[in-house]
Amino acid sequence: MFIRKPPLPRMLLNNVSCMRNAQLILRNINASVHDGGALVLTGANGAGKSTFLRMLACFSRPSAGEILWNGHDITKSGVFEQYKLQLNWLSLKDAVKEKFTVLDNVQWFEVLEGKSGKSKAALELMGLGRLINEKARMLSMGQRKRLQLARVVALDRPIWLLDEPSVALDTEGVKLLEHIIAEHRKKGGIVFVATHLPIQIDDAMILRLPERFPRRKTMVDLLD
Ligand SMILES: Nc1ncnc2c1ncn2[C@@H]1O[C@H](COP(=O)(O)OP(=O)(O)OP(=O)(O)O)[C@@H](O)[C@H]1O
Repeated sequence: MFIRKPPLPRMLLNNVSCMRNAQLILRNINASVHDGGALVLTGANGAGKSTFLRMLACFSRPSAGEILWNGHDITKSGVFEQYKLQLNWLSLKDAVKEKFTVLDNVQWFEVLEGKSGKSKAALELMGLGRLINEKARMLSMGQRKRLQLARVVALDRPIWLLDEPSVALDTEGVKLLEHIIAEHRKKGGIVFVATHLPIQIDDAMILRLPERFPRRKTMVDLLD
């Protein structure tokens, strides 16, 4: 009988550990994500959620284990360059240029990528259509986050790495975020999200990172 081999996961983390400043932050992480998949990282402050995403973004290297993309180690030359082109990175540092208009702030990323034509629609989708010609310094925190998300949509790369994407968003903003994630996954895109806040992502794998510095018991705990 012919038995078909299961497809390789697009992303595979194989016993990955990560050190920062001589401290072990992540230990023996295993995860696999196929096209259309989502992995949500949760855990206490300092548990290593951003470190996990930074490693996927190749800003830090695993100290042990390997991260495979299409079966290839992402840190290897030749793979690294290809893999980086798959990524869309959203972090708390928003890289918004205050003197540029809202539209320029998205188009500028498109130009760097050699793309064009999706910025306006992405900003409209994120509810910023009215503000495209305003200077970005006029934006509120939540509007800046929407601008960042518009960049992610406009660039349309396959693997999204989202660090606290819902911080500062209102209820409608969170709904939009959930919508763009769902649409991205329908097209086969992959999403990694680090978050403290509740977010609705259907069939997402949840990885709760253990607390690194369990807090001491306080009077409140003892009274419970
Ligand atoms: N630039 C850095 N250099 C060295 N160590 C760092 C650096 N940034 C963070 N760390 C260490 O890595 C640990 C994990 O930090 P990380 O930012 O990944 O946690 P997190 O789970 O994202 O936290 P939070 O919920 O507060 O955002 C922290 O406890 C800190 O000690």
